[in-house]
Formats: sequence, structure tokens, C-alpha cells
Amino acid sequence: MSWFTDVQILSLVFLVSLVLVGLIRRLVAKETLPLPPGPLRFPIVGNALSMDKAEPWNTYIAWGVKYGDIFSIRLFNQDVIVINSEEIAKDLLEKRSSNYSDRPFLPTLKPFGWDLNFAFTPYGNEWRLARRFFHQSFRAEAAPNFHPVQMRKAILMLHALLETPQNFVDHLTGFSASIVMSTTFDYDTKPRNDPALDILDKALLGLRYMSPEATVLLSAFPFLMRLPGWFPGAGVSRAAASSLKYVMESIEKPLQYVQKRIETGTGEPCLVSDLMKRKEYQDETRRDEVDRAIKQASWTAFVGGSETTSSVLMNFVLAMVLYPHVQERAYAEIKAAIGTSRLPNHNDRPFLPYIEAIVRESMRWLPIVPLGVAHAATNSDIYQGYHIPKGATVVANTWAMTRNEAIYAKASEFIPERFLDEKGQLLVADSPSYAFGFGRRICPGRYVAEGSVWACVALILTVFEISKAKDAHGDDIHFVPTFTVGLTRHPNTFPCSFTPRAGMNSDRLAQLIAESDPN
Ligand code: HEM
Repeated sequence: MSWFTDVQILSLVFLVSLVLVGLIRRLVAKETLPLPPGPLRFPIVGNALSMDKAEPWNTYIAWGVKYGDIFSIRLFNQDVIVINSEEIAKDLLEKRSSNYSDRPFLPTLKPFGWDLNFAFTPYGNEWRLARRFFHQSFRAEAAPNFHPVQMRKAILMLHALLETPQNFVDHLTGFSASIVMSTTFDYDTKPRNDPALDILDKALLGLRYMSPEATVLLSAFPFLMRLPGWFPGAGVSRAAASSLKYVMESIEKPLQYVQKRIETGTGEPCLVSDLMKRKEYQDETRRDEVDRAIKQASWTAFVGGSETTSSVLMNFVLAMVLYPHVQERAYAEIKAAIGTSRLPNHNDRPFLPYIEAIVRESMRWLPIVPLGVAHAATNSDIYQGYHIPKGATVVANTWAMTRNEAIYAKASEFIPERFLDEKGQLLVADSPSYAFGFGRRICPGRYVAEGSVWACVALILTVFEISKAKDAHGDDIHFVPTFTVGLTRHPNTFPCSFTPRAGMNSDRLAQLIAESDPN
């Protein structure tokens, strides 16, 4: 007896044909649809030579005005889709995140040792495991666990600022790194010349080679990466060799430190010790995979947590120098909400909306990752009638989003009031989340980052007035801010003065600390 009747077989064939025809049509349509519009491409180089090398986001804004909020360019052999609006970024990177969570290939990644940073790992199982390990310590619900260490380190930073205010950059970077070192490795950094941070500083030099814009030439001519160090023009391969050495050192040494403390039973819980005690780590068959994921989770926390937080804090200090009136309103709010007999802590956060607005504006005003971290399309796609090719690099231009005058009037100015209503209350619950990226790749360190920035901003505003530094004649030193170049951006050091508020000195600070809740 036959299982199917002829009619059923015919219907099945018909259905399968329909699906196949549909698929072929879609494929053909995708291939024949145009790419998003964009500037004229030159042979071989495409648009690579038409961009502002130091600040490509400005070129992207100018092209966006001409071609729209989504446009395409070509950098040598790479299609790049640039998005200048938050709405389109959300449409693609969030609503279609299963297709837009990959990372573009960077020829520098492995040679520089940066493949152990899971922020650049391709979308897949390796990335999933490292992100899951990271998430267990840094997820939103765990953020309050960081409050005591954030306050402790912020208070140490106040002492350091009282002692040597001229070294404020060191104190801000030291504060940011010490929080991550403590929570990731249970390691207390030294106030000066900490060996772990010194090595990290050297390893971080490789970060400037980790963006599609910075590596266009190397993607097109990979042999440049393989030139021997002595060869003229082999700067990149020399930089790669040095980066690899420091990256490996900055990964291995802290892990050995934790391992030793576990063996001697002396350590406090931290991300790495928790991970090393997991069942997966004990499973010999998975040891290599889990070992690598621990390295990725901890090194990415180390890297992601140090430079980012301190960059936002540098923006904050610069804003206080250039917009001094903001401090008066902030201090008045602190005095009115909690008085002058103790320091603010995270429990006061809901009652200090202006401080919150300053934190948000410090992230928006000069975004520290102006082009985010580039995503890549896993498969080809159609959006607004345009073809987005498989493998295309997708860049969300955060800088452009912060400069949207329809949302942020006088966008290039530092105006915390833009986040408040006429009664001084916060307009929306969240900060501009696009500063932390999009979709499945959104920054998983954002909760701890916001808590650290908040602690530092609130405490500095309570204890100090920040102003322009004075020259020998007592006149203000004027300066034009300059900024670092690379994937992340923050002000280079600038002259400024931290003056303790009336009656503030080490004794008074000690008294305030004694009266304060450590959380
Ligand atoms: C205010 C400070 C920070 C800003 C503005 C920031 C911003 C970003 C951005 C834009 C991305 C790329 C997101 C995307 O691909 O769409 C990112 C990724 C990431 N950030 Fe942050 N970040 C900050 C602080 C931190 C901190 C403190 C940590 C660690 C404790 C951290 C860890 C990471 C990690 C692990 C990734 C990679 C995520 C992935 O690829 O799956 N970040 N961050």
C-alpha cells in the first residue's frame, strides 16, 4: 500500500517549488537591489582616502547629510554600511540582532593578541561562553555588589586629589582600574606605579589598531602584517610583536595571582576565583575551552573597565572647567538633599537628579567610543529597499546620534539640564543607552560603569571646585582641548585646578568619611 496518494505528492511538490521559487526570488532581489546610496567610490581604495583619518565620524556626518541616515561606503575590499540615526541602528542591530551581532574581520586582532578580548570575537559559541562568564559578575542585578568597592576607591581618589591635584589624570585612571582589578582579580592596586597597571597601559597601545577604519590598508594588503621587524615600514608588525608580549603578560600574571590565592585559601571572592571554582573548569574534557573563556572574560573586563570609565571622568572634569556654573547647582543639590556632614553614597542617587543629569551629559557630550565597536552582517539582508551584503561591516555612528539637534538643542555644549523637566526631575529613566552600543553586543559592563562614574562625580563635586589653572600672574590658563585618536576618545591632559571647598582638608574629609555609609 502506498503511503501517499498522487494528489498529496503533487501538492507537496507544488509547495516545495513555491518555497524554492520564493527563496530564489529573494536571493535574486537581494543581489539586484542597490546598496544604500553613498559617495563616489574610487578604484581600488574606494572611499578610504576621502575620510578624516583622526575623526572619521565627522566625515560620516557630512556624508549622512548628503545620502541619508543609512549610507554605504567601500574601504578597499570591504563594504561598510554606516548608520547615523539611533532609530535605524535599533531597527538593524537590535530588532534583527540575530543577523547583526558578528564582528568584522580585523587583520590586527590575532597578531596583536587582541583575539583574547571577546569584544572582538566573532558571533558564535566562543563569544557566547566568554560573555556568559562575564555577565555573571557584571549583570544589572549584581551592580549593587560593587557599591562598597566603588565608594572605597572613590574615597581613596579624593585623598589622592587632596595630596597631588596636579596628577588628576593618574588618580582618575587609577580609580577606574582599581575597581575592575578588585572585582575581577581581588587585587588591590598600588596608588602609584602598580606593575599590573603598567603592563596593561602598554597592552592598551594596541587598541588603536582595532577598528575597520584603522586597519583598511592592512585588510587590503595583509602581507604588511608579515613584514619582518627590521624591514623599513614594518612599524605595524613591530607594534604587533610588542602588543602580543604585553597582552599575554597582562592576562597571565593576574590569573596566576588568583590561582595562588585560591591554593593558599587567602583570597576574597572575585570573578576569576568564582569561574575557577565552576564545575565546567573541573571538567578535564572542557578545560582548554573554559580556560580560554576565563582569560577572555577577565582580560576583557580588565581592558573594558579601565580606560572607558576614566575617559568619561576626563570628559566630566573638562566640562567642569569649561562650564563652571554647573558645579554650583550640583553642590546646592547635594547640600539640600543630604547636608554637609557626610559624603553622598549610592543610596542617595534617586534624590540627586542633577548629579544624574551630569553623569548622562558626560557620556553624551563627547562619546568615548564615537563609532561604537563595528558589527558585521552574518547574512545578506534587505532594509528600506536596500541590499545589505553578507559580511558587510556595520558602523553605528554614536557621535552623530549625540549631535542630533532635534533631540539635543546646542548639541555641542555641555548642558545637563537637557535631561531634566521644569521641576528638575529626570525626564526619562535611562541614560542615552546608544553610548553603550546595541543589541546582543551591547556593553555588558554598563551597570558597573555607571555606578563608578556616579560615585566619582558625586564625591568630587562634594569636596572640590574644579576651575582653570592659573599662571604665575594669577591669570586663567586658557587652552584648546586635544583628544586621543583611536577606537576610544578622551581629552589629553589639560591644565586645571582642584580646590577643596571651604573648610575641606584631610581631617575634615576623614570626619566626613566617618559619618558616611560605606555603600
Ligand atoms: C562609560 C563607560 C563605557 C562605555 C561608554 C562603553 C561602551 C561600549 C560600547 C560602545 C561597546 C560596543 C557595543 C556594541 O558592539 O554594540 C562596548 C562593549 C563592551 N564593553 Fe563597554 N563601555 C563602558 C564601560 C565598560 C566597562 C566598565 C566594562 C567592564 C567592566 C565594559 C565591558 C565591555 C565588554 C566586555 C564589551 C564587549 C561586548 C561584546 O562584544 O559582547 N565596558 N562598551
